[in-house]
Amino acid sequence: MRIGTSMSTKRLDEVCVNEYKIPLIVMMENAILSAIKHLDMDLYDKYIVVSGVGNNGGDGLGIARQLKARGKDVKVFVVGSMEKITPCSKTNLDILKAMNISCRTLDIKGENINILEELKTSIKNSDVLVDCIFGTGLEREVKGVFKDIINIINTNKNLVYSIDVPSGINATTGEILGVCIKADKTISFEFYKRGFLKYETKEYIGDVVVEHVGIPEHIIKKYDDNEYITSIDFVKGNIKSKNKFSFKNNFGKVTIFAGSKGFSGAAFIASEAAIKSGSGLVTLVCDEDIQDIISSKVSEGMTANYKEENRINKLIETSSAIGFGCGMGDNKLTLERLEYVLNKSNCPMIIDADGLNVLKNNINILKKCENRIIITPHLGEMSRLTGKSISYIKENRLDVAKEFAKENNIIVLLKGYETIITDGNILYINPTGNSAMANGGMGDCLLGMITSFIGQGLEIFNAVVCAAYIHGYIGDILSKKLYTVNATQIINEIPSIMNEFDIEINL
Ligand SMILES: NC(=O)C1=CN([C@@H]2O[C@H](COP(=O)(O)OP(=O)(O)OC[C@H]3O[C@@H](n4cnc5c(N)ncnc54)[C@H](OP(=O)(O)O)[C@@H]3O)[C@@H](O)[C@H]2O)[C@H](O)CC1
Ligand SMILES: [K+]
Repeated sequence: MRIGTSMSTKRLDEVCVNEYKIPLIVMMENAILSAIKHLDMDLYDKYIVVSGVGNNGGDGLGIARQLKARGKDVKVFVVGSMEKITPCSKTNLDILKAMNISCRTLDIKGENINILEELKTSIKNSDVLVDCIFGTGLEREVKGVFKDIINIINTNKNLVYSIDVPSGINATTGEILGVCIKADKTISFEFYKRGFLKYETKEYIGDVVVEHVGIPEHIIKKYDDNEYITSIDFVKGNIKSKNKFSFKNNFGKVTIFAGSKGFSGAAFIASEAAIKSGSGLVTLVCDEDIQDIISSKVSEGMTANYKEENRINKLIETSSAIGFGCGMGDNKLTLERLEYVLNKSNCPMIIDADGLNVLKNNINILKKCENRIIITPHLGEMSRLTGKSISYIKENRLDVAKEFAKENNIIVLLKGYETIITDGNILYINPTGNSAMANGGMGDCLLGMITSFIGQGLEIFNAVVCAAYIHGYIGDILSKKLYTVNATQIINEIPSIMNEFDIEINL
């Protein structure tokens, strides 16, 4: 699913109208017809449409007409200055008038008390209110009669369905411009609006569906912002399929540097996740004093310790991907080891946990490894790496991740609710995962999965996107029956879920 801003909508509309000669009223009618599919007409009969005078309002007026045409009871309120009504909204208003559908008008300068009372009563007597006051055209504070109406809708509400965006939100930034409709459902057009990704907007947007307005795919592709929400089809289309002619060399050889005394679990989880994700060969490099414990647990993997220099060099040279950092300790030795592996390797390298901690103030060591480094920080690690506060990163996580990836020529996977994956140009938001997974070992598991997918030969960026998706997808399935979901439970489910996806793509 594409992510877009107010600017993306405006730009696309202009291109469609000016270059492709698609009249705006045609796109508006498409928007109207796609929106009414989500108005639950099989459940409800009484609707109120509250429209502004921009094109979002025009959508509302057309929706009112289509509802009426389907035998529904519809009341329409139009708010705003009639001198400003857009041509498409005017056309839809004229049709309503010609059809004798009554529209109550709230002028911004006039005395509206009676009409506001009427609105309250109508809300009480209706099933659903369709909110079309503002869409992507709202960028400044909501005041006066607009504010009064939104407050009335929020306090007298039954069901509220917002068209394109809940009125009151800045579609690009997610800022609430003074007051905002609290929607039960938002029916948005073409793009999942970037502003909806801001955590604070969740209480306003309700369930979001994204519908098309009939813009040809190649036009959208040409003008989109390279920002997406990962879809299950993207993942199914990218994972490596097993067939009867495959053998272990086809599925990569990966090395994982992880673990230290007291942190053998991290090394175990990362290696086991790589094994279960389908790697042909997995070798764990760890301290000698934990090697035996791990060897006894990771029966399908190999282990090596740091004293075996020749063997380690060979592993680094021949690996198709290297994972580095889980449970290694935030110390000088880890930094030296990181530098050593970075210098000796040529393959993609995924750095997490203590690998990231030692990068703080040393980020320059990544500079010579262009385009093959993936870092997987959580907010705290990102804050240490960038020097920016956690709250700032939270507020601006898309842009912070993008800028950091671009500056350092790396892929950043920024963990959290709706994990971000970006190379500075393309950005994916991961929609899977949940709070039952917020416990130790999850990051180690993800590192193992990413290392494995890259090692198997998936395109690097896509491998990271797929690993994040499948990791959270399994967590979502397990959390339906488990209060907490642990990394080992995720690991155990990886083969069956991968198989499910693989079978579907081979059908
Ligand atoms: N391609 C598509 O996705 C299509 C989407 N459509 C719909 O069109 C809207 C965008 O329509 P637009 O006319 O650009 O903007 P809005 O309707 O959202 O808002 C503009 C009107 O709102 C007034 N306004 C703005 N801010 C305020 C405010 N704070 N207080 C009062 N009034 C405000 C603005 O007045 P100005 O004084 O600023 O001129 C306008 O009157 C999109 O969201 C979709 O719903 C199309 O249907 C088809 C293609
Ligand atoms: K709206």
